[in-house]
Amino acid sequence: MKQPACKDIKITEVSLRDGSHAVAHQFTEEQVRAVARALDDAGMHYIEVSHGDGLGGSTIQYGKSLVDEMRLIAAAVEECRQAKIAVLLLPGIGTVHDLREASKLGAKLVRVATHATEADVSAQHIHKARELGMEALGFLMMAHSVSTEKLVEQAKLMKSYGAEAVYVTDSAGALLPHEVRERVKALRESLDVEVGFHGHNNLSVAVANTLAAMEEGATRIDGSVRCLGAGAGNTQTEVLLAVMNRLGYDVGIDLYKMMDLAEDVVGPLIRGSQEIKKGSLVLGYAGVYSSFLLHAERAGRMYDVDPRDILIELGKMKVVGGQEDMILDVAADLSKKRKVEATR
Ligand SMILES: C[C@H](O)CC(=O)C(=O)O
Ligand SMILES: [Mn+2]
Repeated sequence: MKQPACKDIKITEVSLRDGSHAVAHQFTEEQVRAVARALDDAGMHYIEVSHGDGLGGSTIQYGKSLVDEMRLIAAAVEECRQAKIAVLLLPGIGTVHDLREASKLGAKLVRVATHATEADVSAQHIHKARELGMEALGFLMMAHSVSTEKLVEQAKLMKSYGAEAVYVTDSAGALLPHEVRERVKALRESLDVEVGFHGHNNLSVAVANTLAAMEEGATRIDGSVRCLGAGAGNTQTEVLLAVMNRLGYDVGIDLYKMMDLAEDVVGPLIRGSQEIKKGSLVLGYAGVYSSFLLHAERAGRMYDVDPRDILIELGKMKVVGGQEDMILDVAADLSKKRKVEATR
């Protein structure tokens, strides 16, 4: 296996951001403090804290946060002795004002996230982050939905705005290892910035995908403890670290402490379960944005429609993040169609 030098691999723990989707954005300050403190103590490199849809995501459209994310960011910063706090920002949801606030509170890194074809909207926020002295990384979401050539073109745009790394973001958990490999390899060959990988486990291949990404030279790697993330969650951080140790990667994170915090600190926060069930499986199968799952389940209950039918339809429509309002439209249409068919 080709291995990047261990010191080059940086892990970003996303359970306090992607996991926000899984708890309908209801993290308390105490929960964030406890998770951040334990991750910091285990030696985690970066801890991402934001609303699930990034800074400014607390809205009716995306789901209101229980606690203002700036308070959560400040609390996480206070708890960390060595880990750096990261934030996510989707231009159009988060603003330059939000970025400035997060930076003032001590956030050191921002991932500016756009749909895989919309990198041009990231310019202002990447520039601003660099001006504020933050690390600024690009995050190309729904990377399964575009060709590798398109992804390279969009990554080059982010790089030209000042992004220090660009992520292949498998938002739908739809990519298979050979597809991850192809994308990461192409980015590595065409860009002289770091490449990252953010996976979702909807098809149960997030760890395999992450290993494929690392083999191709990805050095910015995401995970969430106990898979606490949207859909079936992300690459399970503590499992990934165990596998990496077996392969001889040592990134300086204490595996036993990660296992302990997974059971004792993150475990109690999990509502339901993060195992792959029919809803999350369909996300990966149909290529739908993982954070749509809870919205589709809610719409399914409202309109008495199987959430899988809603997700399959959304997949066919190639709906992207930010189009959450379409979920209700699709559910209403499916319900109407069914009633018409019943009267025939
Ligand atoms: C806003 C999304 O939840 C970002 C993300 O984690 C993904 O696309 O995956
Ligand atoms: Mn995600």
